[in-house]
Amino acid sequence: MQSITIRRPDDWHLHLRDGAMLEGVIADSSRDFARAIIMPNVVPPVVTTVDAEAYRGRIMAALPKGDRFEPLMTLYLTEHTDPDDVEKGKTSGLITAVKLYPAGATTNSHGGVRDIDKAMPVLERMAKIGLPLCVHGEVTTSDVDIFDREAVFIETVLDPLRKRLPELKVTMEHVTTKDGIDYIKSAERNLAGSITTHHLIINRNAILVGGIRPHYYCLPVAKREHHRVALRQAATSGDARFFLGTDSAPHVDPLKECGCGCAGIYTSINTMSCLAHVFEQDNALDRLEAFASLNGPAWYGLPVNEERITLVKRAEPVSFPARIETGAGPVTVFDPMFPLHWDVER
Ligand SMILES: NC(=O)N[C@@H](CC(=O)O)C(=O)O
Ligand SMILES: [Zn+2]
Ligand SMILES: [Zn+2]
Repeated sequence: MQSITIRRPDDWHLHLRDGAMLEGVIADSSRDFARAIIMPNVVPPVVTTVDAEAYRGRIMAALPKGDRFEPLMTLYLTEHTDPDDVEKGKTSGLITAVKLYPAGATTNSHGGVRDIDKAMPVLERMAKIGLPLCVHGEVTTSDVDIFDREAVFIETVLDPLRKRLPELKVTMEHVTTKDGIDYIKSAERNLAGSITTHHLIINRNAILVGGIRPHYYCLPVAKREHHRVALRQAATSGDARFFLGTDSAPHVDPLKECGCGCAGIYTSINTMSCLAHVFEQDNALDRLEAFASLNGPAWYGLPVNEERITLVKRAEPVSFPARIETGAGPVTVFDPMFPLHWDVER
């Protein structure tokens, strides 16, 4: 039997939601992950340190007894965010990053940033105090094709911002294109990227071939195969600028299986099995730990986890539920479309 022991992984991009959904999904993260960067796009969004403190409290209250899991809180950047409040959050240790959602780019982003100039005082402060900016990197203008929105964002928003504020640490989250990978590789410092589980596995065919498959729809939308290959190469290369951010984003099934379905794929529960499969396929099992457990903490300036987990490859496929039941409703689990044999040993 094959097995691999790695430091306990972290998830550098996670949606836990709130209320009954939070209660229904949190155990799937705390089972395998020690820490996660918690996305602030709940309703209402986490805009101030007071909001973040309260949300953190709700997460800790929902955590299964005995699980050790540290939510790393973020603030949702608006055009009215107060630089002093952000600095206070960083100084007290509550805030790990600030999140930029271009207004309208994704789920609950309507309160995001329209005019980046209006956010410059906060961004300047963040550059000064060394607080990273996490970015949903897509433009939102209707004249830009949805498959080009990441590349256009890099050219028209991200690169100009980084030239204007070279000291700002930027995490380009859920990178989905070769353009994004190449851009990150071209930067000497202050730029890194998270990659999701599902973008390592699916390309846009998964969403559109044979019928519309809403459970493969997320944002940024999966791209062509050569982009997926570039993501795979980056993730499995060991390059310290790339690390895991699952972007596990639960929506109840009725909100995905409808005339205008929500974007988001739920992967918390089977991410480590999927990743072991992917890294084994690419002869890179020895670099899984870098991607899932080492590169993220190094980028965020946090210690690596001392605990270990062991993944074992079982002869029979490991079964995951097709959907989980939450108090908010059923949530379909990501189906990688191949049998999973790797299992986290409990
Ligand atoms: N990734 C997604 O498709 N959806 C995320 C938002 C996001 O990360 O952009 C969500 O909150 O549902
Ligand atoms: Zn996003
Ligand atoms: Zn997300």
